[in-house]
Amino acid sequence: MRRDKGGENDDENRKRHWERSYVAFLPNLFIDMGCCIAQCKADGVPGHRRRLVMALEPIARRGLCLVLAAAPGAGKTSVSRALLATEPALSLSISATTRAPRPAEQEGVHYFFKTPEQFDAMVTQGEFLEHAHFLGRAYGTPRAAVEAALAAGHDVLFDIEWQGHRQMKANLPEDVVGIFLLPPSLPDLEARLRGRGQDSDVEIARRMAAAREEITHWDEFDHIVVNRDFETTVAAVRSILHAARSERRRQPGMAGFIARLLAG
Ligand SMILES: Nc1ncnc2c1ncn2[C@@H]1O[C@H](COP(=O)(O)OP(=O)(O)OP(=O)(O)O)[C@@H](O)[C@H]1O
Ligand SMILES: Nc1nc2c(ncn2[C@@H]2O[C@H](COP(=O)(O)O)[C@@H](O)[C@H]2O)c(=O)[nH]1
Repeated sequence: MRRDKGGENDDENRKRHWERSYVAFLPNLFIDMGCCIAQCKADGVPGHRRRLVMALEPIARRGLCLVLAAAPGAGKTSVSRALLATEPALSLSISATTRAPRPAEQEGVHYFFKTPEQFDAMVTQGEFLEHAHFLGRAYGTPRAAVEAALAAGHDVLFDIEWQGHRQMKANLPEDVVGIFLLPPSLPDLEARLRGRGQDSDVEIARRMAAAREEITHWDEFDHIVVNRDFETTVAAVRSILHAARSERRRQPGMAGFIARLLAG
């Protein structure tokens, strides 16, 4: 079951979000650039060295939301972990859920575990960027950490299902890059769920049914990757991230860099 946010507020939310983000990082960018150049001049740094400092100056960019969705068991968690291990500028959004912790899952590391009452209170207080029900449990993305990361130019990775991706795209259309992972086949998917050894037969049957439903939403995503060979999949996801980072619209500091570049 899906619980949507008020649709008519989406435009206003988006506008406010962008305004807040830019207002937050633009002054810092100009202060940093100004201090750097002024310090070079004050120190009598020769022109060519000053230009080197300017070239090394990071170019301001806005962070992006890399959403990794898939049928349960297709490999979101494993691929996310592998990507995070090699991408220091990428952080994982920690969701809240009413699901019980699995063995070895830790509060605040894998999820924020909530009672249904606590979760509903967070919904009422507008604390979620998106939230949805999956197999009878509630899942949601806390808003504050994501907004702060994006404004600071950091990328955030989301391991969420299709309803969450759809809401994220509605709320942050400029920021979301959606990837859908597919298993090579349904028997492979079931074998992966069983091989993981974390779910009962009943839970596996429920996840296989949910998988069929999830897969019907494949065409809502920007990128589709079939997770056959694990390393190839991680490489494909990494390439998508790197390409998205270099998109012109995500680099608002590029105009300043070009101006400095052409100024010699
Ligand atoms: N390319 C692959 N080849 C073989 N096994 C894989 C591959 N990718 C992931 N797996 C394995 O499949 C199992 C399920 O993967 P994972 O837990 O990452 O899926 P998930 O999409 O996060 O599932 P869920 O949504 O149910 O939490 C794990 O045991 C994982 O090691
Ligand atoms: N819409 C959201 N979906 C989420 C979120 N966090 C996780 N999920 C998805 O739920 C299912 C089940 O997860 P599991 O940990 O119980 O296996 C899976 O598809 C996750 O991607 C969220 O914040 N929002």
